[in-house]
Amino acid sequence: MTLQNPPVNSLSLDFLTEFCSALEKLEMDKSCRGVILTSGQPKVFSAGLDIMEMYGKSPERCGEFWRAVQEMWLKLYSSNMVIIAAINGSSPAGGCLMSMTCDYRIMADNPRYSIGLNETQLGIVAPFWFKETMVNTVGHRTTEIALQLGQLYSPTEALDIGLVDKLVPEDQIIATATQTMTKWLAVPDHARQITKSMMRKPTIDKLMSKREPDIQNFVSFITKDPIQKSLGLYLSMLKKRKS
Ligand SMILES: CCCCC/C=C\CCC/C=C/CC(=O)SCCNC(=O)CCNC(=O)[C@H](O)C(C)(C)COP(=O)(O)OP(=O)(O)OC[C@H]1O[C@@H](n2cnc3c(N)ncnc32)[C@H](O)[C@@H]1OP(=O)(O)O
Repeated sequence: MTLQNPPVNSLSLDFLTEFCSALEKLEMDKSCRGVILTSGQPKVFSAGLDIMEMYGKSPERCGEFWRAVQEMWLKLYSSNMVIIAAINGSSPAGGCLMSMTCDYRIMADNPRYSIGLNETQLGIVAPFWFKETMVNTVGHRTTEIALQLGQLYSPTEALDIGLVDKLVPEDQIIATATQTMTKWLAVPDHARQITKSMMRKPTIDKLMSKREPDIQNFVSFITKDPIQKSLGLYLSMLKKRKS
């Protein structure tokens, strides 16, 4: 699957809806046992959640958006398929979350790229299921530091902490992902799928049992004046940086 939402593959409501529907089709296709997730945009895997979906929007619209974010995470994290992230660009916040739901992460070895959960840098807070996905990936202590600082890691740093599994030159990323997929698909599906579910079920069940309160929590948090102000400042910083 190639992410195509120019310019930076930000995760808008429409894009998330389309992504989930495409993933569901693959999940139901018995001939499809694995997916390589990559970006069709230069330099960026995904810029994370579309900030415009969280800025100046009605509570109803924010709730609809958050349900779609939850759905994307649930579909990816609980997929029966082998999902390999071929991270061919920067992957902050929601982009990092998306990468962490995959079974294996291969990143382009380009020091200009970065990956991490940088929410606190925007004045917002990564919710419990973002946090738990990271704990399940890199451990508790590393997550505590990463989340409080809103740390973005270079590919080499990300490899050091286990946030990605392998670095390769960018032009070898799909070939490496394909070789890796062959190895993963050599394991009998049922045994691998049960094992994956055993590892991830507690985190998935926790969000499933708290979906509505999590949406309420997001809406009440994101629509608060100081949070809207922080997002507004961050957006103007992004635009200024460009000029
Ligand atoms: C107590 C419990 C509370 C619970 C609270 C619950 C929930 C709150 C948490 C919500 C979680 C949010 C997670 C997120 O994903 S937030 C999004 C974070 N994303 C970022 O910080 C990334 C920002 N972008 C960048 O750093 C860069 O754009 C880049 C990805 C590195 C790419 O750089 P470059 O190639 O140089 O591109 P530009 O910077 O010039 O961007 C082009 C264009 O795109 C706009 N843009 C970039 N990112 C986003 C985005 N995430 N959303 C919307 N728009 C984005 C950027 O402003 C440029 O626009 P213009 O061309 O119009 O200037």
